[in-house]
Amino acid sequence: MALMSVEEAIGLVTAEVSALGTEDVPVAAAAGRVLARDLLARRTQPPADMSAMDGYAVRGADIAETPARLAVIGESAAGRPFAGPVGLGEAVRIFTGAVVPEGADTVVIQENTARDGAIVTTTAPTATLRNVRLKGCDFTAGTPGLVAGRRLTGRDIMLAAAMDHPTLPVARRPRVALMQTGDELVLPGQGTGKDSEIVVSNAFGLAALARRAGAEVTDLGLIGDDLAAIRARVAHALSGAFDLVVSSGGASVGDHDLMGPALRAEGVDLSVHKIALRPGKPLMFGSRGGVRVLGLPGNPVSSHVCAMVFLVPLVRALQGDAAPGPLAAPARLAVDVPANDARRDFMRARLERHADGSARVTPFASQDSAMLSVLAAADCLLIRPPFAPAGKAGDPCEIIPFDD
Ligand SMILES: Nc1nc2c(c(=O)[nH]1)N[C@H]1C(S)=C(S)[C@@H](COP(=O)(O)OP(=O)(O)OC[C@H]3O[C@@H](n4cnc5c(N)ncnc54)[C@H](O)[C@@H]3O)O[C@H]1N2
Ligand code: MOO
Repeated sequence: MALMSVEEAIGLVTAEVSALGTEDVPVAAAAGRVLARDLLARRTQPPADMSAMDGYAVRGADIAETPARLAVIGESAAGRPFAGPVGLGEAVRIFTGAVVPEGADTVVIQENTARDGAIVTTTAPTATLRNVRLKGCDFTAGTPGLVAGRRLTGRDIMLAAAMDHPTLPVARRPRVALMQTGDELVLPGQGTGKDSEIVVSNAFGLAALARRAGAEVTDLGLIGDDLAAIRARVAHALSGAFDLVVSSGGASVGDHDLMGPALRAEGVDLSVHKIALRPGKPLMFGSRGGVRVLGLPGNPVSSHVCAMVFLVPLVRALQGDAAPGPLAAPARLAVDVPANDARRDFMRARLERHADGSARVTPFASQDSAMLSVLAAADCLLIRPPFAPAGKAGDPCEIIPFDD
């Protein structure tokens, strides 16, 4: 079987994928969710010309000369505006966030004034319009503040709230089911101490990645290498309660690699690929009805790297995310690296800040696809493209940072 490129495989997995549906959530709960519709401002901000400082609201022309003596005729505080206009030779005591009264166009900060009873005298010049936030300088009613497909940050929901949205329309969370196969697998703390046992790890990482990408995750547990048992669990996973079924293990070509046969037997239109990627060559992808199925390799590091490359973008695409990733970032090599072969390499690596400010990346000496101690110690994946020539320390490169 010819190797499929990583780009082609990502295209295959995310092709014709769109958001599953929309729900309204309180703005306070919307960070991390994907915005389903463009969000228009429901008000103008600031709603009027507002003072940016504590001081005196004046007519700029009145204070062209310093000192200028003005009669203080009232006060404008945040939430308690001054009712009347400011006339020639007059000033209004004003505080930060207060409406600038009609007639005034400038705020003199109190540090640049001297107050004597009802008279205020300027002690330094202030340019006209200084210290005033003009009406609508942030946003105006009816203009789009946030665009559909955006994964909302804490900063975005601040803007949404200020635009007067108590709830936000977001993509519903994809419901993801996880399955792990292998006769050797036992849950943490539940082994009998036999050397042939392996304590499961994959689903913990897959669940963490999928949840961070916005999914609602259900772990359907361990399944032995038994076709009937795998088929029964697959049938349950495909029964309509989930949008995406993710398996780990049994994806390769061994006699006990039964996930593919079980998925096919349950009517999944499945394609099995060898991807030009390391770690994690075997990958299965298919669907039955509206339910998608992603079969990841069993080796723990491979399952995690493949999840970063395929599962996370798929979960994001299922929410209409305009940038489903995976998103690479620029860095520089901290050490020399050898030429690469045909498989795109995602090397477990560590980042350090170089004296010149650039991020310098060092791959770990061991890149075994079963070594979780190395995966946990890494803080990024160094991407080595297919057939990349040998690289020298200082050469530009690309990484995918771990953001969890
Ligand atoms: N003749 C060939 N053999 C293999 C090939 C190949 O192309 N030809 N590919 C290798 C590659 S690459 C990988 S990756 C593995 C993937 O195989 P499977 O997806 O079938 O995975 P398993 O055989 O079930 O398990 C592999 C390994 O990982 C451990 N494992 C499995 N599930 C879990 C889990 N949930 N938590 C922790 N560890 C798990 C399992 O015990 C095995 O040690 O195939 C190669 N072979
Ligand atoms: O997919 Mo494998 O990770 O090269 O062991």
